[in-house]
Amino acid sequence: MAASLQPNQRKHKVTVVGSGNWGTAIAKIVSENTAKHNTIFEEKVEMWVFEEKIEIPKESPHYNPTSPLCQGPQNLTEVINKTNENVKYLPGIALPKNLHANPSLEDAVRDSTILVFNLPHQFIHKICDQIKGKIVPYARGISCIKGVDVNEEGIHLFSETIGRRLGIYCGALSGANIANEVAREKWCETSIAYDPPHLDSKEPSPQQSPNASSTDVVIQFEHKDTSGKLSDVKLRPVPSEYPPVDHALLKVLFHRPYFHVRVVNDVAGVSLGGALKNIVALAAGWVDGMGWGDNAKAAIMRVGLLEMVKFGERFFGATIDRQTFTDESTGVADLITSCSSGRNFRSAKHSVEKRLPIDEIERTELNGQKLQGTSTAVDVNKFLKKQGLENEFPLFTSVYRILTGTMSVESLPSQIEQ
Ligand SMILES: NC(=O)C1=CN([C@@H]2O[C@H](COP(=O)(O)OP(=O)(O)OC[C@H]3O[C@@H](n4cnc5c(N)ncnc54)[C@H](O)[C@@H]3O)[C@@H](O)[C@H]2O)C=CC1
Ligand SMILES: O=C(CO)COP(=O)(O)O
Repeated sequence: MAASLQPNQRKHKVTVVGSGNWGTAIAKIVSENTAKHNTIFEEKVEMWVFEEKIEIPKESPHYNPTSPLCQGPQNLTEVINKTNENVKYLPGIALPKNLHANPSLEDAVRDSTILVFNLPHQFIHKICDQIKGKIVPYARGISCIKGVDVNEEGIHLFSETIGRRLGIYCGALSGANIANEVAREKWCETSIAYDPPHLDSKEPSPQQSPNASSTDVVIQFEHKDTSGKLSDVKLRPVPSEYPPVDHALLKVLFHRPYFHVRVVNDVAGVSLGGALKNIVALAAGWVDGMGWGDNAKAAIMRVGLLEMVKFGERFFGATIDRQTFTDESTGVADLITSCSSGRNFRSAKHSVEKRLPIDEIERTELNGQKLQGTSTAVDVNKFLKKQGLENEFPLFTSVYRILTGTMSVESLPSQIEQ
């Protein structure tokens, strides 16, 4: 165990905010590790669940017509806590007993020093509003969300949005990680990016205000939005009674024999790899649905990867490392797995095969799971349009146009050759 991971007086409490397909799979991983490393972490992990009523399906091994749990619709949290399974979003996977499903967001995050955000990106603003001021001020976050946050001011990573809204530092986790495979403990890799300002150094770093006290350090996020605006966030150091939250600690929290973690500093690269590949996966699904074969899909992936790197360098150039896209699990590896069997890929493929809008496929085939590629394509297009740069990203632009019905899948090859 690394020197920095000697047990300290206080243990970190971990909460996973979100309990969908990936949210539950990550909560399983984290709970396995808090149980194993219970001198560093509190064993019990809270998982916030967006409460809904569900009926245990008849084909589930938990179905028993005489059980009170099977007498009509039940709260999802109760079903998870009683069966140790998320029968709706991650069926067939036994969850650790130290994982507690909690319908109260405020209660789930209370006193947590490590917050793992893992929910569809469209819900994150509301979640942040709900927990602002209700978390410990020195908490640290990890965002597993794949998407980008576009508003009038410009474009942001969700780790930045979370950090700014909650006044905490937030890193990112992203990789070639189809949740159902990870949950079945099939080996894979992932990338975690974590690069907080050095709060413990005596000299303030260039981003820190020289007048800040050690318990009330003012940092500025390095990424400027397109209007050049930087945000001030009061960031508190993690008290010394806790083991420091650093690369080594994050590896202990997330690494499993079947889930291999590499921790890097490039938060923008890791986040954008996960967000932008979802746009490309839609195009790959359409092409596959047309029956055009693997060569065509490979062409989409090639052009898509180039646009992903170009987008990163153009708008996050100050911090991004282009090698992240090729050397880490985020980027090209995630692109390959997502264009092979991801939900965005499959739904786009089915929409062509069944001649149905992709929203309808999402509604009828995903049992409440959410596509991230469709809204990311719209968000990215909104941003590119504002910059007058749609033509420089022909694949991203084509995906948006196909989604909005102003372009056909048939014209994809000619459009991306331009
Ligand atoms: N599923 C996967 O294989 C992977 C997903 N991701 C990313 O992880 C993030 C989370 O995805 P999943 O866990 O798969 O989610 P999911 O696609 O399973 O989404 C459903 C979740 O949204 C919740 N929800 C529905 N309405 C809500 C509301 N109004 N407010 C808050 N929550 C609501 C549901 O309760 C459920 O937990 C996404 O950004 C996704 O791109 C990343 C890697 C793999
Ligand atoms: O991000 C993923 C795999 O790494 C999953 O992608 P989908 O959301 O398209 O299933």
